Amino acid sequence: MSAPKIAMLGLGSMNGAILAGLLSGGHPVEQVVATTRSASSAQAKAEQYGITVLAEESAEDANLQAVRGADVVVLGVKPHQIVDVCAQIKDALAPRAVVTSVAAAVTVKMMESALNPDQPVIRTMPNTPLSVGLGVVGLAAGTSTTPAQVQQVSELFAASGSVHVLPESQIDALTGVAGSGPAYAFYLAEHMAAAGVEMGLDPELAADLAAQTLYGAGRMLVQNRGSADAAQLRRNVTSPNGTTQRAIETFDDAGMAATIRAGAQASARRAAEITEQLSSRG
Ligand SMILES: NC(=O)C1=CN([C@@H]2O[C@H](COP(=O)(O)OP(=O)(O)OC[C@H]3O[C@@H](n4cnc5c(N)ncnc54)[C@H](O)[C@@H]3O)[C@@H](O)[C@H]2O)C=CC1
Ligand SMILES: O=C(O)[C@@H]1CCC=N1
Repeated sequence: MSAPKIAMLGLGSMNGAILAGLLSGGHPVEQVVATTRSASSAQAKAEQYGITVLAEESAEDANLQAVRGADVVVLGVKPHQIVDVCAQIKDALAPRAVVTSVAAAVTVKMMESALNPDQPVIRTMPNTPLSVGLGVVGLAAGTSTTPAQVQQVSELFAASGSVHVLPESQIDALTGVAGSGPAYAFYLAEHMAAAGVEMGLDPELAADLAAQTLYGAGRMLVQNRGSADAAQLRRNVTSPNGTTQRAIETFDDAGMAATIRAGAQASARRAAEITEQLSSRG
């Protein structure tokens, strides 16, 4: 069977990461068309990815042109724009086209209400490590979406990460852990490197040490799933009364464990808050 035709509306951080993963997984460039707001960005992205990119700035109907004949439409614009884009494209969509949103907080119901009846919809929450084949995607199906369509979209993502089909009620929690999660790891890297610089290391070296340490630790976490969990791997590094114990005690004394949980939960709560705000906008 030939690769599905994909239209990516909005090609910023998230859809760019998804596209990089798709193309590395062998999706043919002729089977992808994308849109951006500005003409300069469309040109830069077309050169970067080798796909057709249309700009709204150059052609008002760029999104309509992109979705005509598409099997899967991936909406990668900001949450407050999703419903307007759905309303804009609804009559240009093939009835089979699966409208897949990557936006935080925008519900299946909001999208279905803005599209024609029975248009298949999927709400996802991906993360940017999809760009390097190590992403996570949570996926919740709409009311008219068939299992075959869920499978089709899952397969597109599966080439670049792990896919989890979930009830929509769990998507915000997945956002708090995995959608926003790469930023927590990058934050840790920033401050590990800064500590190294404060202790006299060259900034480039400190950044390399932090990056490679997190990369190695991440691979260990994944490769040891089923035999050793994160807590066990941490204990394996922590010699009694040694250096790591002193660091972990410092984190514990500062309430870092509770702070990390509170941060992830705040991300999920913010998603619910944006849903409320978008709903009251009507
Ligand atoms: N950045 C991330 O790590 C994640 C982002 N998301 C979701 O992805 C969505 C996009 O976020 P980012 O990629 O971070 O934003 P971004 O600002 O990097 O990208 C947005 C893109 O949309 C384009 N755009 C704006 N209006 C448009 C229109 N009317 N038609 C076509 N293109 C248009 C812009 O030119 C830009 O390419 C958001 O809804 C966000 O919730 C979800 C998970 C993770
Ligand atoms: O910060 C945000 O709202 C988006 C959704 C998850 C990651 N980035």
